[in-house]
Amino acid sequence: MSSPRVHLFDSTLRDGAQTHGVDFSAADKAAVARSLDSLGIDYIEGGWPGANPTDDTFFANPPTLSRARLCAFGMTRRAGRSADNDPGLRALLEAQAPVAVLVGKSWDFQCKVALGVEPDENVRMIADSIALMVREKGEAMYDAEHFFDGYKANPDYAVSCLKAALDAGARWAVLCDTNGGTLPHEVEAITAAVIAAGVPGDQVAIHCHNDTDNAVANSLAAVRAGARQVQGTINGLGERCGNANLISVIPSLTLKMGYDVGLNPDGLARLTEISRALDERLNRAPNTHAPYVGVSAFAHKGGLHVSAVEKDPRCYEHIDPALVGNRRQILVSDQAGRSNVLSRLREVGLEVDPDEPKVARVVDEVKLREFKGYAYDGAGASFELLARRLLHRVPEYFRLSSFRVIDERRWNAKGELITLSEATIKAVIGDQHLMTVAEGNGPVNALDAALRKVLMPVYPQLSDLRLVDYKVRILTPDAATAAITRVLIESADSTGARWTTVGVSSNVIDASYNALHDSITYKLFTAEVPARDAAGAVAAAE
Ligand SMILES: CC(=O)SCCNC(=O)CCNC(=O)[C@H](O)C(C)(C)COP(=O)(O)OP(=O)(O)OC[C@H]1O[C@@H](n2cnc3c(N)ncnc32)[C@H](O)[C@@H]1OP(=O)(O)O
Ligand SMILES: CC(=O)C(=O)O
Repeated sequence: MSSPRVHLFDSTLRDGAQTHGVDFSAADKAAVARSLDSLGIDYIEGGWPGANPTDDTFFANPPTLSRARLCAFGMTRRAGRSADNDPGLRALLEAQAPVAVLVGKSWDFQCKVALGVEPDENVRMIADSIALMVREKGEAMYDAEHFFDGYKANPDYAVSCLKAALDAGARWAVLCDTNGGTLPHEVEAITAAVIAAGVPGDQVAIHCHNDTDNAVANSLAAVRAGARQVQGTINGLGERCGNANLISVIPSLTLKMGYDVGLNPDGLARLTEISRALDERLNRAPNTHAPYVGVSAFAHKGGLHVSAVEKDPRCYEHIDPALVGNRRQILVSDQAGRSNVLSRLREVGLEVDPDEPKVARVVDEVKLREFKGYAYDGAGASFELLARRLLHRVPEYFRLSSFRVIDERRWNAKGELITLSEATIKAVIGDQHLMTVAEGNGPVNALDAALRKVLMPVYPQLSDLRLVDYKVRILTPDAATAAITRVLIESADSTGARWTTVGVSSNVIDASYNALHDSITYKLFTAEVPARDAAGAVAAAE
């Protein structure tokens, strides 16, 4: 028997554009629409033609979609006008989109307060506007705004709005939890009651907002009650707290509830990629704890968990991460046991006999250092260097004799107040003692510049090393300026590799140096560069 079909409606480009801090260009909209189409989404709501120049530009020349139906959003006609003479509806008719989505009131209180019209006139506004869109475009849906609040206040009126839209030819009646305050058991009961009142389930859609953190649960509850279209956005973008996150809705509907959502064969396995690509486009840091697709969604930290996951991942994973394009990660920290360490070492290609006594030393050393302030679950490169040093060896590419950093705040020749830093480094490479000085716009920048200046002639492999992120955390805030400081540095190079290192000290520059030292060592070690002397020859010890 084939699985029941639930249609997917994506509103990333319409309700998602109402997200605080999100601003799509017309080109962004076209690119996002294409990627949603490649996933196999049924409907893509592109925006509101007539509302702003971006949406007008988008709908004047929309991308060609292979499968999805492009929807243009608008509102029912204004009171006192005919649908044919309504400028808002005219803009929708002119938009290059085969489907119109019209928002209209379904709560009598909103008719009186927000629109200032009698409830009966609102029903006529819905019917006239939908009829026009069906006649001119072929397909229309009615977004029943505030449906659940309206149903609680006056169920007959709320249902009469849905029926007016369907009688006028709407393909879907969309039950909107506009204020996002409805809970899953209420959504399920009200959706079931609507269907029992004669609205066919295969014409009922659900549109939930996340104001009680239940938008996904509410969407699933409506499907349980018989709704056959789910609306949402990628990563839960949307007005206020956002909309139902389709990235969570889709695998829950397919993998847990057995519905067919019509995705292309590789669609499910592309969810992680699609989610992260949208964040990248919007310049937002991905939510590492996002269900299904977050970096931490299948990251195991507790020693008991890792020990069992090594035996069978089902012990602590609700699905195989690969099904949604994600992957498992084993973290090492003070919550770790031998299993975490062995697994992480295997991941970096270091096969160690499980009975090797040095493994226990690695576990103990990690726990001791984490007690002092290190954090290895976010600094995989520093962990790898630590473990390799304890188990085997890592070349000493250079030795620091000393560094000195001075800051100067002064007025420059243009009369501007500037602060410059200057770092002096004395290092030993092979048996040569070298010294260099470099300036930077801050002490760590100057230190980094001086280190590269002294090392690059001997290790040209460092030329593409970039520091891409720098985080400082004060670990003992009570000690004020004498606090312990943890620095995390994320580095990258031209191969696309990224790695994170950690340094800890009571002095922020010293902590930064430690993290920088690990970053440089990791880069040279993973590039299999041998330690050299200052003349560039491979050092004798190597
Ligand atoms: C629940 C939702 O998310 S609905 C989508 C919300 N999204 C947006 O509002 C984003 C795009 N919106 C816009 O660019 C603008 O609001 C526009 C262009 C649509 C309208 O702008 P304006 O004409 O300046 O009106 P404004 O936004 O101030 O007020 C909305 C008007 O629409 C009326 N209105 C609201 N809903 C409806 C409806 N369903 N049917 C008819 N009229 C409606 C309001 O009563 C109000 O009328 P008033 O000005 O006579 O009081
Ligand atoms: C239409 C819509 O976005 C809402 O009612 O929430």
